[in-house]
Amino acid sequence: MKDSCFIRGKVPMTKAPIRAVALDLLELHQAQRFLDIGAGTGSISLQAAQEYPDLDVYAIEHKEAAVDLIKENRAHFGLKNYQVLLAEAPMTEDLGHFDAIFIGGSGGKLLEIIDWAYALLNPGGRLVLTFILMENAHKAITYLEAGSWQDLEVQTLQAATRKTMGPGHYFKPFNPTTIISCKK
Ligand SMILES: C[S@@+](CC[C@H](N)C(=O)[O-])C[C@H]1O[C@@H](n2cnc3c(N)ncnc32)[C@H](O)[C@@H]1O
Repeated sequence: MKDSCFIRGKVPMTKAPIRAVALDLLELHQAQRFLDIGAGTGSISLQAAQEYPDLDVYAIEHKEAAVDLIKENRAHFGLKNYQVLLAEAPMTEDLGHFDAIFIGGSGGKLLEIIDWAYALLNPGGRLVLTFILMENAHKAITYLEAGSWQDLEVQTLQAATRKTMGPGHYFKPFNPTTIISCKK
């Protein structure tokens, strides 16, 4: 899905090429319930809800303005399989179990949220995380490697999009993003 399909606010959004890889790694074709933690604009989970109408999608975001934007987009796309919670992760409420979880933001609670994701995932469930900051990516990799996670894979994606400059064109790069995936 193009970034321009979404109603955009001031919240930073995971760009289309990164979303495509992250959604692929989540293996949602075999999932029934998906959770997007630190959902931001909701672009990852909104796209998932559109592409998989039978998937039950949940998004958690602690900023009210971002949740409002997600709700606007949910209405814009007419999604019936999408719930958004204004909450701080990790949460104490029982959300049930999930087959796939994406962590797009953790606000200093990365390790607690990874532990929470492990508790929430069904056996074999997929976890995908994306990072701009190398330090946070390294912290996650070290922690996941030391844990009981399987099939850990790490990749860096650098995409660029063509823009015009005067009579010519150039490629404007997105931030290089580290994408981590593993399964319970
Ligand atoms: C980089 S943005 C996520 C971008 C998102 N994937 C998208 O495509 O729009 C990170 C988001 O995580 C949220 N966040 C950070 N820590 C959080 C926490 N502990 N609980 C809930 N939301 C959190 C931030 O408010 C921010 O909106």
